[in-house]
Amino acid sequence: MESRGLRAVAAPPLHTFEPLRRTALNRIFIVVYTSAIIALLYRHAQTLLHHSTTSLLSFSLNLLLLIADLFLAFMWIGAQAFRVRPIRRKEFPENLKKVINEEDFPGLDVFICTADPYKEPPMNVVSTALSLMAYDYPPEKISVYVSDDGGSALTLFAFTEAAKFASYWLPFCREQNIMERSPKVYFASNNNLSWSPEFEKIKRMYEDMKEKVEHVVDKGEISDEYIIDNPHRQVFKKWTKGFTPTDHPAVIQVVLDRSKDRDVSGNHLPNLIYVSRQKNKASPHHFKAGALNALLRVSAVMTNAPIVLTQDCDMYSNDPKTPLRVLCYLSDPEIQSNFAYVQFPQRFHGKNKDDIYGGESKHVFKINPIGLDGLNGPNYLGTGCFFRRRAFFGGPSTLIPPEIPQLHPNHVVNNPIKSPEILALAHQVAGCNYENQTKWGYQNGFRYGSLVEDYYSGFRLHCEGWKSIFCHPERAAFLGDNPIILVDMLSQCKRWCIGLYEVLFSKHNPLIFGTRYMGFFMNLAYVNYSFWPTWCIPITLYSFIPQLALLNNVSIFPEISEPWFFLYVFLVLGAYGQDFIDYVLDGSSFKRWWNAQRIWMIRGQTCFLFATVEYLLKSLGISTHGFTVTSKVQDDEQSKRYGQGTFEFGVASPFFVPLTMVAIINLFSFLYGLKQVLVGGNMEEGLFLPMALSGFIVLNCLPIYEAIALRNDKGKMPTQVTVIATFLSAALSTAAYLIFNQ
Ligand SMILES: O=c1ccn([C@@H]2O[C@H](COP(=O)(O)OP(=O)(O)O[C@H]3O[C@H](CO)[C@@H](O)[C@H](O)[C@H]3O)[C@@H](O)[C@H]2O)c(=O)[nH]1
Ligand SMILES: [Mn+2]
Repeated sequence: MESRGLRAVAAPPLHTFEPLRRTALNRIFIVVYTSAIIALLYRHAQTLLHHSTTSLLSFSLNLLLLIADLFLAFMWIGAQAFRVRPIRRKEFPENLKKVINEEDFPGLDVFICTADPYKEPPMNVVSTALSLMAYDYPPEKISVYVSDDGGSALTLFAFTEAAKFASYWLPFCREQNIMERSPKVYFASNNNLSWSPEFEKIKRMYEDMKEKVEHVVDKGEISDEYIIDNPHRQVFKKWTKGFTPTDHPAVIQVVLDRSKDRDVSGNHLPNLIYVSRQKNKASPHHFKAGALNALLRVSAVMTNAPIVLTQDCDMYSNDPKTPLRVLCYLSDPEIQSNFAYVQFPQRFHGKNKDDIYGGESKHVFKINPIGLDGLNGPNYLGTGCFFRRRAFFGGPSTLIPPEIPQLHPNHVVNNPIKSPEILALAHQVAGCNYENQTKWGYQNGFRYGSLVEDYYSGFRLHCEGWKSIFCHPERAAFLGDNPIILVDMLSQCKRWCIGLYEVLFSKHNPLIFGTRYMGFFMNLAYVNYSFWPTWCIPITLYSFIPQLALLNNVSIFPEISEPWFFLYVFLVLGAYGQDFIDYVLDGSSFKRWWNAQRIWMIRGQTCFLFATVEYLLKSLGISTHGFTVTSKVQDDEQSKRYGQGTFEFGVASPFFVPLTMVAIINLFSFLYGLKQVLVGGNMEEGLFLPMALSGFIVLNCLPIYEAIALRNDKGKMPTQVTVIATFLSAALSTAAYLIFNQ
């Protein structure tokens, strides 16, 4: 027993869980609200039957509303999967040492992905890597692998510098017991007021490294003055003339070797390995999933640690004890047999006070995973996730072995990582034809076929019978960037939507394939996500149809005096109220909730809609999709406006056209309704609901009116967009007028 690191005597608990108290209320509400949905559908059926005999126009209008409501109902029901069994877990890392000896801690291979030195500045990637190398975990058990899909010598240069800095930084962090072990964050924060000569010295070293690396990145090449000696020069010899980001041989460089390299206080340094897999234009590289699979193989050949952490290059460690929390789960024998991963939430730094773009995405990153934790576990979120390597090779009871024994999860590496055999094999498995005729991406490793490789891979693992765990300590384990420019946020969201459609319309879709392998609610959650972009259907219909009807004095909602009126009120307040309570219970302010619901509406009118159209075009063979990396660089003026909570438009993006049209049409319909109320027309009773709707949308659109009419900075709405949107709104209203008055 001792030799396996576990002691037989009654061990103290490492983790527990309890159901959330609100579960019973959630379930009751599900029943009540579902009854209300059924009542609504009954009303729709009644109206449709009635109008089918009167006029084609009102029949079509009611049909459109029925379609919108069917989608709303479907999405609402799907979201209940997250509410039936939410649980809260707790782990006790302080008990760990009583259960397992430090020398028996498993090895940890950390994967960091980067793809573009200009959108993801190497200094930031380096800071992330340093924060992870400095984990409070035996350094001789850590290997950090950096995947560079940008194939950039600049990034490798930054890492050769970081390796030198690491031998000072790691002991400094441990001695001073620093929590923020990303040097970028540590030196930028105001917490390090405790001045000392040591602090000054290390800060200067950091500044020097930063200046050097940034200078090299600005120049775009590594000039001779920065090359210290011949071995250093050798490192960059692979960057020959024909070397481009999309066409180059594999580059694998062991920057730090834990068996030899020591820090200034004499401790081991972790392994640090730079990997840029081979690329050529003829072989598909499957974006991030492809990069992660290359890392899975290269790391198997070199270290083959049983635990693998996947990390985006902007997500630095904010808590050095995170791996100990993970061990609380992964050293539990019961969990070892059927759990694939421990997922941490994605959390972000640098959000403005009210989070105007709803970047914290509370549902996706926190509330929903807590809900799934009581079922089979959270979906994989792409970063901040500790996997058991075994999970990439078939289900818990059916191992699908890799094509060569050196990649087997149980294989023991005996040779040093710099030995020629190891390096040769590592280069071979990072080759772009290596995966041909193998199961990589289809049965082994991260799965191909979707731009949301995280959602899709997690889904397939759950289908194979794996379970997962959500771990969300109070102090964020990781913090990262997310877009502070509206158009970047919308493009990122569009990419996710296309990825989700790729899954929805694939052979392995949750709707049909998933139901065979998972419990009803677990699968329902995956179904709900895959339909995420279809929110654009009800949102767009509700943004235009009732408003155009109002402008033409046509009543499509129940009047205040009808009992059905209350059904509408209940359905709206129920859904919004539930969402609001979720936010408040999680400690958010009203404004943050308001902004989150606004972004949901904006997404429905922009990226969800464009993704749907683009996906259709692709299905017809008219366009193709790529993974556009989100930029993590910010311009000062834009950052300033973001800090003030001002919306950033600025560029004439097609996204802004429907958005501006919604703003215009809702404003006009609201004003028209107001006039009717004042004049006292004949449809006053029926005015309440459509006016409440357009009034609500107008409130949501306030930043848009401001950007059109009141602002003069570079982030205002481009005139071109306003002109096009005005023209299209006029055209739409005229068309509606002709249809309503034929
Ligand atoms: O061809 C590629 C493209 C991207 N990346 C890396 O993938 C990560 C995520 O890319 P980013 O542009 O930051 O995308 P986001 O939309 O912000 O990422 C979210 O969505 C992705 C797709 O669902 C997930 O993989 C991420 O973990 C999740 O944070 C970054 O580290 C990139 O360097 C690659 O390695 N190769
Ligand atoms: Mn990102």
